Amino acid sequence: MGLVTSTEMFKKAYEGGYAVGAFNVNNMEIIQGIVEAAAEEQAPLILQVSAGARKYAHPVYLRKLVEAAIEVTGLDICLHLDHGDDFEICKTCVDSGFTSVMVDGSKHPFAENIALTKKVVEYAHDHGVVVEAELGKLAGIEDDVNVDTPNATYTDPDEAVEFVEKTGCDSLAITIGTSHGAFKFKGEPRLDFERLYKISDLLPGFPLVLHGASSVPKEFVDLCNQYGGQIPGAKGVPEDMLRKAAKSGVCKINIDTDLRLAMTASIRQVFVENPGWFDPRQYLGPGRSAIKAMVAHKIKNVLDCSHKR
Ligand SMILES: O=C(CO)COP(=O)(O)O
Ligand SMILES: O=C[C@H](O)COP(=O)(O)O
Ligand SMILES: [Zn+2]
Ligand SMILES: [Zn+2]
Repeated sequence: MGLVTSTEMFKKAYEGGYAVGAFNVNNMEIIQGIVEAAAEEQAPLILQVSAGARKYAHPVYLRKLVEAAIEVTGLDICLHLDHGDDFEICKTCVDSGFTSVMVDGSKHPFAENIALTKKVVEYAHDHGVVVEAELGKLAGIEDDVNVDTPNATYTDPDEAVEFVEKTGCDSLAITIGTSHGAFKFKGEPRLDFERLYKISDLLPGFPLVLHGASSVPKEFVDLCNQYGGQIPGAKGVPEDMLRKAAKSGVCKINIDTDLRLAMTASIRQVFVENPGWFDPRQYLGPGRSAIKAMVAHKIKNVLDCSHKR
């Protein structure tokens, strides 16, 4: 048990046609909810820390909490930097014990993305740390994305091959129609599976990553709205599309929004139903349980990685 890289996890996932969940963590209750589910399901696990999470909780708290989670559950956990913007943030995370970093150079021109990623790969590999890179721009969230012409921002299969060869990255986040947050599609959900198949055919055995892969389940959106929330029109990636992607080289599926929805829905409900309560444990406890149930559902029904650790 301990902090591990994702290398073995991805190898087994690729061969088994399933995916490993990468869940964003921001505080103790979120970490506890996720690891309790992963321990019960004996699932492989990636916990990821964004720049926003580092700012909110301080990276040392988050790393120590993940170490505590390993000690308590006996799990192997990959501790991953989510969307590292530049070399410095990646280096800081490598130096402080992360086992995986993402260098997100997707906002840069192709050659600059290659140069930045290669530099991070060289440093990380020297320190036994693996690197996820990104090619293509996720609609709606990344800089300079024109959502009206999505194809211009989707990952080009031939460029993906050149990028992987030139950078030596260990996994690649691709763009096929997913996006971050709770409002992913205006009309019917659609992913460019032909593009995914082309990329995975050209990169056999190579782990691909899907960002923006929350499903935004209607029941949790409705629950939020029922208890005073206002998130009309929220829509995510249907679960069957994620299961299909996991069979075609997608080994890591990123989930943050669905944890936020589950935790917020349960806390809203507690507040409305118990106006006299003011002990944070009375609402953070149910929030943690909601995270646990959501992660268990993902492991069993979406990622298909139960008992795969
Ligand atoms: O990709 C993500 C984190 O990097 C999270 O995506 P969601 O917003 O769909 O949960
Ligand atoms: O990449 C997006 C993740 O959901 C992290 O979000 P955040 O930057 O608000 O922590
Ligand atoms: Zn990106
Ligand atoms: Zn992301």
